[in-house]
Amino acid sequence: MSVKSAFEHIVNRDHVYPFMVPKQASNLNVDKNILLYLEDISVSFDGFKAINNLNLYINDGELRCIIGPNGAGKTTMMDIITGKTQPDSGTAWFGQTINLLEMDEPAIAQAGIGRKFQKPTVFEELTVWQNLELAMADDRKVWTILNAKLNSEQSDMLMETVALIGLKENVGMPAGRLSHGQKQWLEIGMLLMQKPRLLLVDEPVAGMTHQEMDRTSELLISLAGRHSVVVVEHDMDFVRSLAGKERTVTVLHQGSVLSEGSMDKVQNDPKVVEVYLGE
Ligand SMILES: Nc1ncnc2c1ncn2[C@@H]1O[C@H](COP(=O)(O)OP(=O)(O)OP(=O)(O)O)[C@@H](O)[C@H]1O
Repeated sequence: MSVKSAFEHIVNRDHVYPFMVPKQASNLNVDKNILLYLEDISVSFDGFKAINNLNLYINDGELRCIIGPNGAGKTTMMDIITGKTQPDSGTAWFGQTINLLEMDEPAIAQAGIGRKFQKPTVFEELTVWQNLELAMADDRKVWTILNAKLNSEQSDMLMETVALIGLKENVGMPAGRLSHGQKQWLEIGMLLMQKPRLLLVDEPVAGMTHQEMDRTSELLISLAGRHSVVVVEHDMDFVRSLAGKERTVTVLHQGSVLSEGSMDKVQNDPKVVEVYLGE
């Protein structure tokens, strides 16, 4: 019953689940240490420029925070990176060899770009372990996956991930019984099972307790290095804790980069104060 309803849940998704995408080595090339290049990207909706000559570069292994007022174009930017929206002009490259604008959503996910939407979308009736098992699967045989035995490499990876996301004590618990924060971590864990090179994370701490926010900040920081992580977030305390003194924060406004640099730098940028932080 639980597997059946999970299956129904899966086939009604409005976005690509990593496990629906066959795993394949991509020809990613990051010799120049830049993982994502967005250059001169523009897109209009009914004549309104949601993204306006946007240039953004994400280094390999970097953790980048993106902030900006409502309507600044943050979601649209993520949609372009993941192939959900095609820009009117500009270029988007994943490393130096993968042209994202020539690929559809499944191909982009397969190339190593994982996206975490704001609302957790774990399979509530399946356990934490089963959710992670499903996410690891490399084809659509959902029924087979849940009945199959993992090899030792797979179960090591699963154990490692469960520890990383802080859910070791909850492996046998149906995901529906986890707290909101725990569900968010589980979903991050599910994305990690596909070993993405770039993780796009949309407002991960909305609705979390302070303690959960601190834990989420630790988790995302721990992912940097092995993965590049782009976090879109409105909560300034959280962004401060993620960015620290060293990391780069990008401020979007009216579809372009308004300011970029350390949190201290962007916070004290008069343009930013005027359009955003000063609100
Ligand atoms: N499919 C669409 N059709 C028409 N307008 C759109 C579409 N998608 C986005 N927009 C508009 O483009 C602008 C940028 O929206 P976007 O959702 O990217 O901003 P955002 O920075 O993510 O905002 P928020 O912080 O509120 O989520 C907004 O004015 C929005 O109304």
